[in-house]
Amino acid sequence: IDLSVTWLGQTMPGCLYNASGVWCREEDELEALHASAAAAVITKSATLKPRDGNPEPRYCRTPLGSINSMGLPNRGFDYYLDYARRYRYGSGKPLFLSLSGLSLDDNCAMLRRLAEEGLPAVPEVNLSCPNVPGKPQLGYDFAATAEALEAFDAAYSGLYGVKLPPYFDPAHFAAMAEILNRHPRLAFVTCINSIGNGLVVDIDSEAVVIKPKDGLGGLGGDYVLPTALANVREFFRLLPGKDVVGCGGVKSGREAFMHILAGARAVQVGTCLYHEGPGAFSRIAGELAMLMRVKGYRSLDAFRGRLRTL
Ligand SMILES: CC(C)(C)CCc1c(C(=O)O)[nH]c(=O)[nH]c1=O
Repeated sequence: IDLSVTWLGQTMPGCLYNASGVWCREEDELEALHASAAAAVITKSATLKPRDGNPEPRYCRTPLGSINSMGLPNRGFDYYLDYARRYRYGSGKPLFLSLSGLSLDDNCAMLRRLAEEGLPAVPEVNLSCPNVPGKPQLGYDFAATAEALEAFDAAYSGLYGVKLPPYFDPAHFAAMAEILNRHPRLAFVTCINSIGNGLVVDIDSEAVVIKPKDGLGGLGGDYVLPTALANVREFFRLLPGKDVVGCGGVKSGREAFMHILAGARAVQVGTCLYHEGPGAFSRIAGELAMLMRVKGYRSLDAFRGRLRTL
């Protein structure tokens, strides 16, 4: 059973890695991911300067997944760039740097700095990054997204990707695809980020469960699987020549299989990794391999994007 994935001009040994934000803020976490069965590593979204993030509690696990309003706590771009300078690319496990600047200028400054270094690390720009206060997140502001991608192309001459928020309307899928397809070096999109601004209520305390934003936070886990699969499948269809990375609701080989069937080139694990730790990757990979064996598939190419309609 071959779980390897060839994309971005390289072959990684498997198809599973972490979702940005989970188990990846500190160097020891990143090293634990690299030492695990994860096939790649992505860093916590970086801002130009370090950030403490929001007051706690800012993450909460629920029976169906998670809610978070972390507020972009991270060590700052230089910390992750330094890690990228020392990373062992020879392992065959790609390193992705997630960027979530607080402004378009910050994102472009980080992209330019990364380009100057000439490192193999690949940027994944987080389009859920904050926009002008009072306006929706960048990924929900199509004009701002179009402008940003033009600036990213000017700032960075290599291949890059974007992390997309979930979309829920066919017109939005079409509008985003039309913009994304203007950018040949935009090599991949990662679908999806958490479903924004959910509210989890604790009926015993009759209170919200996280402190920031009066309890509003991004949802992950079982809550988001159908939306994640829809975004993967729609962008797989709408972005010919680009790769789609699946993210959302993966907790076993079953959901990983679904994402790949929907078109995912590779698959990220978030909420499940937060609670199980890096051992999740060998478990999920084993379950995926077993599923493929039972179904008679010897590689991911044998079923990627082959989701049947009725
Ligand atoms: C939500 C933002 C703080 C604007 C970006 C960082 C981020 C966070 C976070 O740091 O709160 N959580 C998520 O689930 N997704 C994200 O992209």
